[in-house]
Amino acid sequence: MDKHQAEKRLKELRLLLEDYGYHYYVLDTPKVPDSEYDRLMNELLQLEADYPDLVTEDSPSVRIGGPPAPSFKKVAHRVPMMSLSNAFNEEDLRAFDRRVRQAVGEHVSYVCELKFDGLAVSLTYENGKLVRGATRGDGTIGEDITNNLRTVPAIPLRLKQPYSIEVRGEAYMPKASFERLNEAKEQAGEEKFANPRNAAAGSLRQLDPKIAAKRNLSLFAYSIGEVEGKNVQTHFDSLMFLKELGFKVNEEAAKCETIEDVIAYTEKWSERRHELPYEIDGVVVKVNSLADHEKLGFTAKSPRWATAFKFPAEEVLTVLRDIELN
Ligand SMILES: NC(=O)c1c(N)nc(OC2CCCC2)nc1O[C@@H]1CCC[C@@H]1O
Repeated sequence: MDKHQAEKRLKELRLLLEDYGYHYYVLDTPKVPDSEYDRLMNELLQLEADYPDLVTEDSPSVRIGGPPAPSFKKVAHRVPMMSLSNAFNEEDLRAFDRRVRQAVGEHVSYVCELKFDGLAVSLTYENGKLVRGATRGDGTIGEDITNNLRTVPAIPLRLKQPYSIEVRGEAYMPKASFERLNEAKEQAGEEKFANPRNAAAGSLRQLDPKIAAKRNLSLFAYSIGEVEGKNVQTHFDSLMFLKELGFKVNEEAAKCETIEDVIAYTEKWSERRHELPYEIDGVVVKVNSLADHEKLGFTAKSPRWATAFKFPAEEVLTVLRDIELN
């Protein structure tokens, strides 16, 4: 095959692998068998090896990871990545609702999202191309982990529409991947990870993208830091927009018209969290109207328009269950 034919075939392969990867890792609905995906990826890798100058930054081959970085550069977040105030019980949620209604009036509605227990990251796209990925760090300064995040299949290398946008999400390791990783660590006599959050953070905050690529990480997008040329009125519309762009957005995000609905949502998922293939440590409650976000503003650390309802830690529940049983 000559270079011109190779360039044409590489373009075809990139589009095929991008589409198959999107269906497999974002929609969880595989379009082709793994063997077909692997065959096409191997053909792409072979052609890129034969014609190195034809490799592009958004080529699916970056998913397998390039050479290790000597160190992580620091990154300043243009829009700070805030933390969340906590609510531990129904009374705390009602107090949050009262404060919100005092500031913005009685007609306020919420969005509830599962609180994924992973590593908060920021993804920057210019004209639809992923140009930078960073950890949250202290909310103002994070670490540039772009090459590690490029290996996460659920993170689009190219958006479905060419927006310049900064997106926040939680990188996480599914429970099954965590169990398999710790089994392999045990076999190798290596120290195991304590929980999937540490495993995800440990996988992304090490310097070798080839290691990150093997850790079966994923990401749920949950917020827009800033975007050019797009106006959305509500947080729920932001989530739908992120989904349109090709991000994995959690299906359990729900509009809650009243705090009663919010409390019901927290009770439902406190019971059912063990059914999920990923760990959550609570529910994030956000005022839906973005105009109300403006009115409510921020404290020094966190938005007044959101709070995190925390589930009691699992081990506490286990002890309580033991006491009840004995
Ligand atoms: N962990 C999560 O699932 C989650 C979420 N679903 N939604 C948000 O919304 C941001 C936007 C405004 C302030 C918090 N944050 C989340 O996690 C954050 C990352 C850093 C502190 C919180 O854990």
